[in-house]
Amino acid sequence: MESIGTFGASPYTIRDLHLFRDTHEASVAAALAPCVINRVAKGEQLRERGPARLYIVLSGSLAVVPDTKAGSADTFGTTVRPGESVGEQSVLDEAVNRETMTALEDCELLVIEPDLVWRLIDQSNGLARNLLRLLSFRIRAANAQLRRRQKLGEFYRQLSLNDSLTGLYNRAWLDDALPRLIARCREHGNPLSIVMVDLDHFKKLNDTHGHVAGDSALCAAASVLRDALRPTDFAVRYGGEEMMAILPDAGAELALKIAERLRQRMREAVVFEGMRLPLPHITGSFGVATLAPGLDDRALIAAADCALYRAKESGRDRICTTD
Ligand SMILES: Nc1nc2c(ncn2[C@@H]2O[C@H](COP(=O)(O)OP(=O)(O)OP(=O)(O)O)[C@@H](O)[C@H]2O)c(=O)[nH]1
Repeated sequence: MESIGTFGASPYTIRDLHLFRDTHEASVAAALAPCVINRVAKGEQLRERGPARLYIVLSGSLAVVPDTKAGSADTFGTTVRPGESVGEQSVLDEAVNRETMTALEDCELLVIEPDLVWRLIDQSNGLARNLLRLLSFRIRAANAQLRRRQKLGEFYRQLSLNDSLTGLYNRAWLDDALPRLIARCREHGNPLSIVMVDLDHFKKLNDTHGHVAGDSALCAAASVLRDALRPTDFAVRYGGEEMMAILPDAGAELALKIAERLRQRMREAVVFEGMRLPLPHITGSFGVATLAPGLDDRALIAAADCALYRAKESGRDRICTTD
């Protein structure tokens, strides 16, 4: 960066500077006349030393990236073009300007020291109004960006908690949610049951009809769970062909009824491979466990798994409970 003269000796006029629109040109021009103009080569970074200063781009353009360490909402930054300014906020709150400013092409920058900015604000209502408008615009833009990021963050959070094939909740969701659901039921003295489901002879289905057909069968089983449960229940893909229904407020008797409903509907589900021929019907084996004193989420799952194992052992397409 090199100094190439002053504003007063340059061909630029007050009308070229957005911040000074509708101000008293002659007095502003006189005040800005001694201000230095710096030339910044393409790719060069501006480094602030000492108190923050106001820069106005006279020619070229500047990429401004906020301080990412400060948790700024806008890490992509903005491009500052001729007539536009940068650094006004740091001047106003007397903070060090931590933005990274890089010349996107050869630039000429007008540098205004903070003392002069304050003096001009005192003198000119027009400048104060323009500054307020600019800051208000920046706040709105930052808020809009923040909202976009929050939405995006929520979208990715949802994505990370759902199984991409079936759309059911995944294991990560379960690990987080089940302990909390258990705690809530305990707090209110309500029961909670889980039903573990494992599709029968699924390897054979895959081997005979292919993995695409296997995937369709998994989606059909997931739909059975989703459609048969109450809105307050949860359906989870626990692992490969293993799924789980979480039934808050359901005791052992009700859970058994729900498991029976799921078993029936699983048998009735029609699986299509790519909308062509229907595949053989699927069945599932079910293990039901109900929360008991001293059981945590892991122990509850282990109990349901144990019951499921017995359902498999005793012939599949059936339900076993923990007792
Ligand atoms: N198509 C498909 N297959 C999967 C997926 N995840 C797991 N599998 C398959 O599921 C099959 C599970 O096989 P096994 O654990 O032997 O169980 P099974 O054949 O269902 O036998 P039983 O459970 O004893 O009735 C394996 O062949 C896995 O490859 C998946 O996302 N898509």
